[in-house]
Amino acid sequence: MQKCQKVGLDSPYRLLYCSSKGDKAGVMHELEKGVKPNLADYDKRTALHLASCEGCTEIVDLLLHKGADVNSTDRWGRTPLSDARSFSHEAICKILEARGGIDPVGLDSQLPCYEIEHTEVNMDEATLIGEGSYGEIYLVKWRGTEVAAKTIRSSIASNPTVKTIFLKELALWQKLRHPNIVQFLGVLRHTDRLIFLTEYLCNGSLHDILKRKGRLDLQTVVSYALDIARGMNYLHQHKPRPIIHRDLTPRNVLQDEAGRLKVTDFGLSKIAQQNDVSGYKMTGRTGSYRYMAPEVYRRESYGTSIDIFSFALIVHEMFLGGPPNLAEDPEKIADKRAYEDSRPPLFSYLYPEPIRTLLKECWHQNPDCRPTFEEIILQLETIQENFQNKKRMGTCISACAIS
Ligand SMILES: Nc1ncnc2c1ncn2[C@@H]1O[C@H](COP(=O)(O)OP(=O)(O)OP(=O)(O)O)[C@@H](O)[C@H]1O
Repeated sequence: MQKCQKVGLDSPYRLLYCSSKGDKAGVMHELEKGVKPNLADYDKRTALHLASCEGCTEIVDLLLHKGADVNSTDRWGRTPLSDARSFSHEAICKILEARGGIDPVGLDSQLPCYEIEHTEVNMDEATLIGEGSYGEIYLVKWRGTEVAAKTIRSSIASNPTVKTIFLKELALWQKLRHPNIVQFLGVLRHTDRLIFLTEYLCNGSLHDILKRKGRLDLQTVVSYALDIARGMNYLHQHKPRPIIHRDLTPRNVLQDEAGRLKVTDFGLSKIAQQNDVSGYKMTGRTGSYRYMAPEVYRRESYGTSIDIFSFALIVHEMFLGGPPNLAEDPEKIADKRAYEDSRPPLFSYLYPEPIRTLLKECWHQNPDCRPTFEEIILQLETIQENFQNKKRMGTCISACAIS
């Protein structure tokens, strides 16, 4: 709670006072005067902490919009989300979570990441297999097994706040186990770099597959879509709270030796948001614009259904063999989707009727009208069954014709 009751008109701490009292005009006035949104008192409590614990939703929105750090920690290690949860301000919790807010002392507190001695992996013998926005990916040997080592750029890992959030995300990832989720193995210890290991998927990403093969047939698309939907359904049904991927793209879907698809890198885009707030610029974000839900582009609050929107675009792309409007600027595409309700074409010769209906539901402008992954799985299973029945019938008819 705010301690200084009498705050002079000229004191910069007036921002804290106004925030705790829900005085929006006062907060605006202070920010316009040039008071920094992350100003903190001697307990390292910021305006966002105070507004969150007092339930001042509008002030929380305003401060975040003006660049307040969603995960600033006070002297006791509490974030604004810790405060909002303590006082059961549900609406504020949702806003903070949507902006990547974490609660290190409450629901999000968990076991630290499983650590692997850096001497167990010889990075000098690593083979480069890819590069993403966070750093490079190498194929390495760990305990006799080929695994993927993800290195995080030092420009990201050297920021202590970002590093803490990264390790939190990894600690959450290590608890997940599902056949359609890439398995996290551990983080390397005693190295000045941030490197973590995951299982290695030898066929690369869905993006690579589409580049190699082009258009996929209905049976393959439905089987791949089911793999992705099952992995995503597991994340969305995570307890106590769903895990939102936030960056579901063909690059974040990998294929194993048996041909099964697995989802990777969920939640890590929170770090990209964190970086935006603290002034870092991530590369590669443009790639994600192609799959971005309208509400994310418009910077509105959002939920699990943003992943359903991205999923629909991935399924669309599998039938087409690559993204539509490849030459168009991805940000422009996202803009048109958000403000003009534009969607990719659904040619009847490429997209069977039940798929067209499913895609239209999944990329609906209104997030509440989109189905859940559980519902999508049921629809895809029906499509798969009908397709297999038709195929069986076809085989039977041609066998009868021959005999
Ligand atoms: N576990 C893995 N096994 C095999 N290949 C991988 C693995 N992880 C990543 N890759 C390869 O490395 C590439 C880059 O991966 P990474 O996840 O860093 O970046 P990205 O998904 O392309 O972009 P972003 O970081 O913006 O999500 C992938 O497209 C894939 O080809």
